[in-house]
Amino acid sequence: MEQYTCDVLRNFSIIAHIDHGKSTLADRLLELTGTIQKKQSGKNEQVLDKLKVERERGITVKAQTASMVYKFGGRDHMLNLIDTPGHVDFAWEVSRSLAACQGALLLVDASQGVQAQSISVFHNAKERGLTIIPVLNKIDLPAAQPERIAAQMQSTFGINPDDIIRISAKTGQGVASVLEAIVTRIPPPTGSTTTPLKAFLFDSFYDRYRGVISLVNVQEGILRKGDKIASCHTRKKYEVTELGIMHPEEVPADSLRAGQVGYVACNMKESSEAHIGDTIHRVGESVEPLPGFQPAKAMVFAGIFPVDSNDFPKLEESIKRLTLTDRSVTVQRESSSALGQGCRLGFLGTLHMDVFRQRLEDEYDANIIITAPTVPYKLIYRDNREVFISNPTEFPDTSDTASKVKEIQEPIVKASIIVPEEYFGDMMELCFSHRAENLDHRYLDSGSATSSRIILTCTLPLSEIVTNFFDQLKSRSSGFASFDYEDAGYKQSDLAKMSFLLNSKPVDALAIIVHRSAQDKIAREWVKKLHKVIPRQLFEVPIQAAIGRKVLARETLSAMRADVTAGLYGGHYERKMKHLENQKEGKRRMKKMGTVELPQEAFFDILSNKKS
Ligand SMILES: Nc1nc2c(ncn2[C@@H]2O[C@H](COP(=O)(O)OP(=O)(O)OP(=O)(O)O)[C@@H](O)[C@H]2O)c(=O)[nH]1
Repeated sequence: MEQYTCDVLRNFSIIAHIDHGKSTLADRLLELTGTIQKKQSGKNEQVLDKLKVERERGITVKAQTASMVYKFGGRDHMLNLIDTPGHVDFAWEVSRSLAACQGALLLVDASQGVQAQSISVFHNAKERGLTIIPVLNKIDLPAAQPERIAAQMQSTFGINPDDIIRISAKTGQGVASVLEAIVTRIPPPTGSTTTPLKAFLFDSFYDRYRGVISLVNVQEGILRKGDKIASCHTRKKYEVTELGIMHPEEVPADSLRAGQVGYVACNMKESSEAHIGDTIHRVGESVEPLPGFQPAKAMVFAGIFPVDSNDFPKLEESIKRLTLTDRSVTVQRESSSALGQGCRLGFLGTLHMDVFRQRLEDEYDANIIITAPTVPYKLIYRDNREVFISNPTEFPDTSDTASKVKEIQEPIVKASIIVPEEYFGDMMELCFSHRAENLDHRYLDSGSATSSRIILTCTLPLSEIVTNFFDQLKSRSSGFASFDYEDAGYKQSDLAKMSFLLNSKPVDALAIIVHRSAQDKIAREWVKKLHKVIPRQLFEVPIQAAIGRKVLARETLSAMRADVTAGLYGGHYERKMKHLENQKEGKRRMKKMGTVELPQEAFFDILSNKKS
């Protein structure tokens, strides 16, 4: 590692809109530098997408890092690639990876052009003062329009079209120039090996045997095996048991020097100890911490319950294990009279939630019911106390003045949507139906012969986009619209808790928070859905939706006949017994909601329906 002094190091990321080819380009770079073998099968198996769900869904979830050696100008250079995830839920991971880089490859699909996230990642990198290398990918596609998209990049980002490298990450065409540009255009890191150690922790992962492995960028000094180190944030002390580079698997080394990027194992037990943005220093040396980051903020919450309530201990253990590898999930125990014991989990967004659920099911074989997602609402009380509520069951009845709630606020996001002109009307409608405000738009590439694209910006309540906004956006634009959003704080809102009652008893797991303007519609829709899903009982059951004491909608479930053996007259004793036995078995799986009995599966149906 000693030969790799700052002047031959380059730390960079690939930033792009989802699916524009980051992982494919990363694979080509690793192949071209001989870091990994070229695949014989010709299959595009992305090396950096390690998780099974990532492969299945074709999206990168967790940032991965790899070092490669590239000979240029007669000298070996070490290029450290920090792969970034592509979905908007993981914007936080993108931003933390960028802090360890001096440059970024801005990858744009030559057939799709600049998309919503191309813009946000560009600004993110620009704000951090990174050198940006513009790259047009997929020029092999028949639908590629490199000239037009280059002009678009010029008008959107102020990039000189001559600086844009045109490649096909799939065929490898032009990729060699990318390697050269990394060395010639991106400045090397600065930092001295003689100053006290200062390492920036930008990511971590969990290893079953070695505990938490941190990924660091040594900014000053030298980090060696056996060093006693400490965290500026937690003040905890550790001893380095192993360190090295990601190549792309871990390759042990004796030291990591100023400018270098690598992994450190130091008997850290819990992921929560590896604080992203933390500064690591040597015990006994005091250093000024590097500017850190806000910890990830959970924005979408949902309850997770086992379908069979006896499975709760197993479920809790699986969740615990999974959060060891994904620290951005927050966990709290929750119990519901309808669903029993469970956990309330907080996620960065709905995709994050989906990925977590799928991992629970795939890797831990969990059979679960997940409640409708909720965002964290802010309640301001008359004594100016502020309380965040992310579970509808805890939401007070604000129509009751005794609740002492002065104001309710909800999280707002600033959204941008890029869409071909012909879908503009549909998009406006979609935004308005989701309570959009401050709508604005402009043309992205005016004056072109083919149809123009429009960038539409607005503010939207986060709660409106955590359900089916994204699916509707895609279907109403035939898949052409791209969407990105950023946090825009909190805003006062007219919200209320809607409860659903079966035979006059509220079912806690079904409560939701609604905006008053949509309350009647939602109430009617939901009692109808419940009416369809809930099995008939021995007596008539009213199904009601209510806010406070006011019932907004009602359906009635008619009674069914009581005696299952009624039809079996005659002497068939065995048949009779079998029916009674079946009924008993059915009852065992029933949940009693007041006087109403519900199979746990009904919740599964209702709640998976609720999202649609
Ligand atoms: N024709 C063509 N297809 C490409 C090229 N580069 C990538 N692709 C394809 O585009 C799709 C997306 O590529 P990925 O590399 O997974 O994209 P990504 O940006 O890493 O995606 P996320 O990690 O989900 O953000 C895959 O099906 C690739 O095979 C290219 O140069 N030409």
